[in-house]
Amino acid sequence: MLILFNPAAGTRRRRRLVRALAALARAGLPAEVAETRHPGHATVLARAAAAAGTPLVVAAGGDGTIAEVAAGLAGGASRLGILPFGTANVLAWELGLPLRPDAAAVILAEGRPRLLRPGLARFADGRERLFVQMLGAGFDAAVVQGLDLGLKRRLGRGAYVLQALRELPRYRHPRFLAELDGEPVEVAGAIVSKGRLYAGRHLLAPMARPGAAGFQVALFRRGGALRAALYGAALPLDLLPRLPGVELRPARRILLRGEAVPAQADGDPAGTLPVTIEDAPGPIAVMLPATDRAGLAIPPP
Ligand SMILES: Nc1ncnc2c1ncn2[C@@H]1O[C@H](COP(=O)(O)OP(=O)(O)OP(=O)(O)O)[C@@H](O)[C@H]1O
Repeated sequence: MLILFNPAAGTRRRRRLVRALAALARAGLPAEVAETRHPGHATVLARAAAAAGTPLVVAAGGDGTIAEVAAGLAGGASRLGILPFGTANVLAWELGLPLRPDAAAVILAEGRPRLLRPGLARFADGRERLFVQMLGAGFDAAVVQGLDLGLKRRLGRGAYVLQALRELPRYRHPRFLAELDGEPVEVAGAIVSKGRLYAGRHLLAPMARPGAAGFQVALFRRGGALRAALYGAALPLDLLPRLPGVELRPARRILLRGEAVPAQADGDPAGTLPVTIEDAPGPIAVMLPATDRAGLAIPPP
């Protein structure tokens, strides 16, 4: 087993790593640890580990780290493990993974592989980016892009709230086009989601399933600071999907296009529109608790 540890993710991550390693040692599972040195490094390390036949490659970090490791494992036989040491850890909540490091380590030792279906975003400049939970365009991406990493490290999820308040008066809420399987809709924001949850464990897309093909797309038909504030207040109450002006639609292929509209993928900055989103070419086997609550398929033997 190789653990790819992102030293820039989440808070108290080194303490969490020590606890996870101790739990793995107790379970009799030897683990090698490699630290990521820069964004994208986890993909390079994971690809090399998969090529060398490492059976389990573990992302120790948040959703961004998991996505990078998954990108490196795509198409290979290695399984993905998760030690959720990030800030929001949306995928861990989605999949019912424990956040306690020792409990998460036990899943690596005793869990079962299940098939996760990531999304793949293709940008106009040729960049491709795999994502495991969601890709957002509009106000939420402006918040992610403006976030100071030091602040995120100190305040954790509170940093997103603070940054949203800063962004409210200055973001211009440009409208853009979301084409869902060829059908255009004008929106002020869109979140293309693989899972039900958003920004931690808050409900965004109740019909989404991370093991299924396709996406649920949350469309924000109207923009403006007041409306963005209302959506932000509704999110922790799990009321966002029910608010007027918020529509949820299923789609397999999504094109988002507009002028200077920011994008974020799995909570990390992802440039600007246009972007085309489809399922990644193949599923990835991820280690989950033996009693999987997310309903993911079992990989073929
Ligand atoms: N050594 C490094 N220095 C700076 N950034 C790094 C380093 N290694 C990886 N990264 C980048 O850090 C980004 C943030 O990590 P990640 O998303 O895992 O943590 P997080 O944002 O704290 O958690 P979450 O996404 O769950 O809120 C990753 O997208 C990755 O590209």
